[in-house]
Amino acid sequence: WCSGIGVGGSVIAGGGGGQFVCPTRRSTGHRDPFSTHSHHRLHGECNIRSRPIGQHNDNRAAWERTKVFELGSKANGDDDGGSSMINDGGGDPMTLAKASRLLSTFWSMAYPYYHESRPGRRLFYGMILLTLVNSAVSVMFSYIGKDFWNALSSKDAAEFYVMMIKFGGALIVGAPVSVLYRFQREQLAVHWREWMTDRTLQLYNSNRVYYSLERDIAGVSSASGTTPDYDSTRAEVDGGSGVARIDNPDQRITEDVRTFTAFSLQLFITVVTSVIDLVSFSLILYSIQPQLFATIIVYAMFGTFTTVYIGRSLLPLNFDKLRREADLRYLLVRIRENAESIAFYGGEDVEGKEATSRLSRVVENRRDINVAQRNLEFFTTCYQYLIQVVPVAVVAPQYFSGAIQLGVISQSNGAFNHILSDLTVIVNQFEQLSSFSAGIERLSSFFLAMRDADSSRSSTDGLLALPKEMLNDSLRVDDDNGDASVMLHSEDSDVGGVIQLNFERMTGQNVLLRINKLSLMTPDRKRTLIDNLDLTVHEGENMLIVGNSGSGKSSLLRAIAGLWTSGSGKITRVPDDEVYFLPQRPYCALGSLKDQLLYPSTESLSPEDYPEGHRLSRAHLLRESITDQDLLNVLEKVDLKMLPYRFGDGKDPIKGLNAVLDWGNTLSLGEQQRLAFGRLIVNQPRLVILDEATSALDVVSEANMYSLLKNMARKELKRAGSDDQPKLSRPGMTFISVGHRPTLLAYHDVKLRLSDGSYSLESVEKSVTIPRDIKML
Ligand SMILES: Nc1ncnc2c1ncn2[C@@H]1O[C@H](COP(=O)(O)OP(=O)(O)OP(=O)(O)O)[C@@H](O)[C@H]1O
Repeated sequence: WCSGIGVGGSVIAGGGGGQFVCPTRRSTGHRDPFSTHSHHRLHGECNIRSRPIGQHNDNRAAWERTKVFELGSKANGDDDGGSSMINDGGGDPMTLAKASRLLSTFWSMAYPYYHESRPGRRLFYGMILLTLVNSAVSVMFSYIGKDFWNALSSKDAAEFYVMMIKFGGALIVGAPVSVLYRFQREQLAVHWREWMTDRTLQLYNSNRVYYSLERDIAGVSSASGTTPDYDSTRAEVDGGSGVARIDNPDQRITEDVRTFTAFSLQLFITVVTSVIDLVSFSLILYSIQPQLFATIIVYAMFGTFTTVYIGRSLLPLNFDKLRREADLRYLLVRIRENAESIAFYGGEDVEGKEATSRLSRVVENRRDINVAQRNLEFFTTCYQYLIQVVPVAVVAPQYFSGAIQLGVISQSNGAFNHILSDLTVIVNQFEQLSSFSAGIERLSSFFLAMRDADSSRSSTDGLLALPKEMLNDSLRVDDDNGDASVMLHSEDSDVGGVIQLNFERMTGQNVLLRINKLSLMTPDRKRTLIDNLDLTVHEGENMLIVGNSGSGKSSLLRAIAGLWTSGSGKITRVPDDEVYFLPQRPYCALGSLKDQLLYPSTESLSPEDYPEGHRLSRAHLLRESITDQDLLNVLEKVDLKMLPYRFGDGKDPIKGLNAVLDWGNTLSLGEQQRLAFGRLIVNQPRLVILDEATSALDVVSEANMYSLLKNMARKELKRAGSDDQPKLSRPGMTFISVGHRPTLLAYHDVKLRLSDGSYSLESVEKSVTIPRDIKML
């Protein structure tokens, strides 16, 4: 307590020598550069090892200002999953040019929040105010402490008790300020994280950026076992697709964003409080002990340079750390996702071997970090202990000669520590700063790659700027005539080898899809799959695409969907809300059986469901008119009538409809494919594109599903917010299928055959009919 009183606000923040409960540390558990194990994270308790006798509590205050909440300690040595601001980005030495590039990158990622979010600005201003008040409280305690010690050393009992009362009063004011200041800071950190994560998710989901990035991950990971990073200056770009390779986007969206916001805030506070402290305590120190200035400057410079020198090997090690951990985690996720296949193959030994080898890469890195840390700590620990005696030693002769009192020593010691901690932020936070710069690069490379992968954004757009169509809601919105034409890629991009995809309602033309001079290449541009294809699909004219395996059938569908863009030519089709793709692998979303049928529409979708500032990227249709009974009828049509009974209580099918299960691992492949046909009935598109969507069905079920498509009366869906009456229904949906089975021919009118880049288009003879005697084997 006695040492605490001498240093102002720190008595509130920490307590002396571990004797007090440490309110601020209980919830966070941070690295304490002043404890004897400064590089270890202290979890959930005020776990301060015994300090050198007389260690001034101002160190605690300094630590409070420079500590890294929830993350700083993760820069080194922690194993609990943590900060990804440690990863890659290269271990190049920090040059002035690099520092200014980092600063501008940091700004372009941090500024949009404060610019766009009003609550964010309010929280920020509140925090600044509380930071200033908190610093004032700190100075106030410094003066009270001085008088307290003076009263004690001069044995002035009356003055001593007056100071006790003053201290009590200051505590009543200072404690709430200190608590509220930290509370405000955490509130801002949470809000910023929420905003930035939501923005990142929007950018990730817009224009299927997640697909472009994922495709590249797959290629790279399988080839090398590791995942090269993207850097704006040395991008590893996928052979011509123009999209950079990004490892572990999931981790960047969760951990990197969290760390970025929390660390930025912490750094900002450190700088602000350091400047305030520097000014206020410099004045104090100058007024009482000017000669301590010289000592401070020499001491701080010595500490900074030595730490940078000894710790330089930590940078590249930290860059590697998280990637290695992510590689290990990624393998384990893959094993979980493919558990059944691996179990059938009996591949656990191979997977286990790979996991062990990835683990050993992690361990090797951690060992190197431990050694580098140990070397650094030899110095930092001595340095931190010395802080306790250096200022006292400088002024001790004056004290012994009687020129100054004990209170002056206490106050000058406090001021010395304040100023020193301000000047040596880099000493206390060396690893965190280096990690943070790596983290900025890691996050910005992700934003850059997302921007590159998004065809509607240009290279001059801000890193966090939403695509224009999200801002003005122009995409996929009808004009007055019910027609909309949106070009996904600009005209001139055609010259650079990009397929031009246009959306048109084409209501008057009886056309659903038109392909002109399409040449389609694989994303790596190494192979031309289709050359110079011209075709038109009219309403009611069903087309079957056939060809040898690998001839490019699915790839053509990908191009029609807009997923693959390498090549040239033009595809014009009805907009997304009139087309439904059934992929080869059925996808079961998280949620209830009902959600599976409604996918990708949701029961209710409102902007209130999203964080402030979120913009909906697509005009989702609300299926308000569909009742639970309608959905049960749909299940009956696709021969899944029993499903809601099986997964409910056995009596009430509605309960089964709302059952939430891991449907992908529960339903058989054939059941999932029939469920996908159920989605078609619910969504009622004009054009259906099926990629071997009946491959797991027997021929009878296949016949049932196709008959369903042919006979299904199409109702024009009522658009959300529109009072128009539904338009006239038209019999049947038009479908384009890819498949190998001869039985499929009977349901189609035209056959497109692909082979070695060329194609042929022919009508299916009328004589081809569905065999009457289809039986199951
Ligand atoms: N990301 C990719 N990068 C490079 N080549 C690819 C990529 N994806 C697929 N390919 C290649 O493109 C070719 C066409 O693939 P596609 O899936 O269109 O074949 P398909 O005709 O549908 O075959 P199947 O009948 O076996 O399903 C294949 O040779 C495949 O290896």
